[in-house]
Amino acid sequence: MTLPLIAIPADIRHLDKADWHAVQTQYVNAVLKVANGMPIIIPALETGADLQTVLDRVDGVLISGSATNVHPSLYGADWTEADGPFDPARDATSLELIRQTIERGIPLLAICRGIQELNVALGGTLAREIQDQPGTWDHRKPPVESRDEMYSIRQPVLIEQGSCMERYLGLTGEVQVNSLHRQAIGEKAPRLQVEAKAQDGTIEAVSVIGATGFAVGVQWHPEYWAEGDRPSRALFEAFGAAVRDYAAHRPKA
Ligand SMILES: N[C@@H](CCC(=O)NCCCC(=O)O)C(=O)O
Repeated sequence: MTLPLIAIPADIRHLDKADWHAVQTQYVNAVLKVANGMPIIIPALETGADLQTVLDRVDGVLISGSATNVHPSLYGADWTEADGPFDPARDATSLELIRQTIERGIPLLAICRGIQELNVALGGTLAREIQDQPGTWDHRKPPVESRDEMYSIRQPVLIEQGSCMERYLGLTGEVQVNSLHRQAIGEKAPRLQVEAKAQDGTIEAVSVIGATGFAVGVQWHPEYWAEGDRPSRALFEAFGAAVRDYAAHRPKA
């Protein structure tokens, strides 16, 4: 039995004096071990990406989190270097990939930077340095060395009643999640439906209105504990089920 293919666009990372197209291991493992798909890393290209070629072949798309921020010019905002770090190659690849993935009805799961890209790709804006806004919690990653502590599950999020997230997570009401972000959805894109919020009003999960398949974004990081934490696992399992369904019924190329 062959595994369905799940595309993950890369970040550009500078390591050992060279630029690398990189994806964190947790995303690869969550796709492979919980969604039961074969991850395919898509290079981050500022120009020349043939996304049709990719989307003709894959059965799902996962947009990962990243320490970099979507460039504010992409949502019409003024900016300074303090709004960075930026990754223009990742922006160019994933924003267009998101639009084409939704258009084709290919299952899409967008995580952290991913939900922010999903909002911008569909015409929304981002709020920056949200911890400085009165009444907003500090959602940033804790200043600790250990990755497990950084990604610890420590913040409540309220799932909207009757939302598809309720179905995917298999629970109602409150879910505890991790949190590692300075930005969040500002003006919501008209095509996005709020699926979950934090008590400070931060949008924590969305779905795409009118999408023909699974198309959701979450501001937290289900990939990190996908094998052990029940709601994290449930979300990746629901994504995997949607991917297998797409693979079984995919339009002939
Ligand atoms: N940069 C954006 C998106 C946040 C995000 O995706 N965080 C992942 C953190 C990865 C890491 O640093 O290990 C924001 O800050 O809102």
